[in-house]
Amino acid sequence: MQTETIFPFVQTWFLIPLNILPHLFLPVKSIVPFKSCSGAFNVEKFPNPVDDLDVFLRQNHACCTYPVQNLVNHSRSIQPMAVSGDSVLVRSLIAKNITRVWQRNGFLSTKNVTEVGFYTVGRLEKKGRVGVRAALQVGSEDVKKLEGNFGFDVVSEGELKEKGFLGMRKTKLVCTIGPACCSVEDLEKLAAGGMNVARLNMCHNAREWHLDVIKKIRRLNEEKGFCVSVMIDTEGSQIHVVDHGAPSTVKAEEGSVWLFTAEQFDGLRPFTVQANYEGFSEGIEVGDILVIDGGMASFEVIEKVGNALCCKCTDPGLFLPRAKFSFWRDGKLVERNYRLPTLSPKDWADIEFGISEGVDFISLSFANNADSISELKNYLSTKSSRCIRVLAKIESLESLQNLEEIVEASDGIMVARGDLGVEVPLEQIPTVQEEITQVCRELNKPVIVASQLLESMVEYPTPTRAEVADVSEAVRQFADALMLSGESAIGSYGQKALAVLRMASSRMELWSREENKHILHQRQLGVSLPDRIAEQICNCAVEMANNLGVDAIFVYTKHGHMASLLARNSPYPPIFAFTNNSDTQMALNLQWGVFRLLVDLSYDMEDETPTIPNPTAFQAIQVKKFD
Ligand SMILES: Nc1ncnc2c1ncn2[C@@H]1O[C@H](COP(=O)(O)OP(=O)(O)O)[C@@H](O)[C@H]1O
Ligand SMILES: C=C(OP(=O)(O)O)C(=O)O
Repeated sequence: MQTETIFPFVQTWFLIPLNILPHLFLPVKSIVPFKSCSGAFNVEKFPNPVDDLDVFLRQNHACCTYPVQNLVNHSRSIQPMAVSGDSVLVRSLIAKNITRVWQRNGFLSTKNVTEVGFYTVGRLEKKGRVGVRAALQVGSEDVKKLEGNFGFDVVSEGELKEKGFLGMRKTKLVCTIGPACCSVEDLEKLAAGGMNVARLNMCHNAREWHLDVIKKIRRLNEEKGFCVSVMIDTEGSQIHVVDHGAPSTVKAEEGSVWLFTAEQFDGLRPFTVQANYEGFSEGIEVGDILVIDGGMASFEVIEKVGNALCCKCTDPGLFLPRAKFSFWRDGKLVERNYRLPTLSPKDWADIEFGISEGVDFISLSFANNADSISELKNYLSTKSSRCIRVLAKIESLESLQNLEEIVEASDGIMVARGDLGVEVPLEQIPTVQEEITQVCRELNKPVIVASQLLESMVEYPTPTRAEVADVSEAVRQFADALMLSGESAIGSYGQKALAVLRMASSRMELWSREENKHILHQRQLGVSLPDRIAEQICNCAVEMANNLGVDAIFVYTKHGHMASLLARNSPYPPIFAFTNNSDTQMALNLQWGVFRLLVDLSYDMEDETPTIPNPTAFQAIQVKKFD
């Protein structure tokens, strides 16, 4: 048993049918001292408890809504869900036996509450019923005492204090870590600047280097109160330039003739480009157009010499290290199945590394179908006791064709616009991004919009206006997260770039809220009744929270599912997700609008009364752990 320190003033029980747990949320109305709602509500006296409870709540400045599920036997058993109005801080109630709830807890009354803080919940279970109890934290002084207990990270806490509930940024931020930001000092600045997830691209640098970064991040989390998750990104199997005949970036001039070959040789050969895969020219014909990196430069194939291609530059431009190829015929991509495995032996070794270092996410490059994701997820479930989330990178035409199955199989998606732009005409990228984001929203998976968001900031201290517009559009589409690549990894202005993302996303979130969008009509995902109920509860909760202008939604979640069902409705207030699972805590770092807090949980139904040695001070409540 573990005792947690929490609050005195409010404590209530919510008794709910077992089958709808862990589906519970608590919407909160803010601040101010709340009125005492004394008086008992006796079910026996009311012919229709559901309606009468509603009246009761309204009379007491609370209001009530009902999830759609079976209101079995109205005379004794009701399942309403209530949220407070002006003067009652919170009312969330789903009761199996209303008399008992009332007798035991009554309505809450309190005198000295002047500031809102958090509820914490302990889930209690006995004899087929499950209860949740909540206690209110008050006063900014008490926030300090929360830190250790709840794992509420310093950045979210600072944001809450500075901007209040509604000012908290919902869009999560991912930074690619590279040589420009790998010192402890730089990582700390990024963490303090709002980095939620640190991405390590295993294409670059040695494993020891990555390990060093992971250790630094873990230390910052432990010692400085951050909560930054770690993601490794696999290299994947992709056809690209190994060497382009010059020491670094090289310019291809119009009319110059180049040989593209898979032949391996030492040293540099001018005008000779070495590809990493010998089948790179299979199916390619004279007259086809070879495009470098989605348009950096173009060549026409003028001759085939065995596997090699002799090409004339038709559109001059730059060759960067590891540039990618695509071939086009009559304005269309020449689709080829290279039959390269999604995960190369190096990728598997990197995954082993990720498992042993306890990373939170693995993003899978060139995840072209659901099988590769399932394979990795199965592997992880046998190899790791932790729940490492697998993200699929959508970066090829094939992955777009299999989008829904990939989204369904994965724990999240990255719109990898860099590589996507190699196979998809650039003018289609905006609509493709919107489509992917929408599918993710519908299927309830977090989505990261990545690459070139603030590309000019690799070199310059301010972004272009167009870049800010691009970032804002991703936020408007309710992308869960935005990602910096070279801007943080190799740029001189990584922290500034992060600040631009932070400000642009906060601004656009506010604008979207003012725009007062209607709740999206979410696709129903659940098949079983409890799953469908859970979805409906979340949809209703968000609608209710928005309509009532509450400050926060509290959700009680073990695996993050309920939090994500709320998040996909993009509520105006932030979602505070209480979980007892540290993997869930770290995974929620990619979930739009969710702020996670770690709590202990209890099954003990009788353990309902907190010890309140001094009701005016910060108090304690006992919360027992789950088994
Ligand atoms: N760990 C690293 N070590 C060295 N350079 C890195 C590292 N990670 C990223 N970079 C640099 O930052 C750039 C952007 O990184 P990334 O987002 O991984 O995109 P990509 O590899 O597709 O270019 C890379 O081109 C590379 O130059
Ligand atoms: C994020 C991407 O992947 P990578 O950085 O691995 O090329 C991308 O292609 O946009």
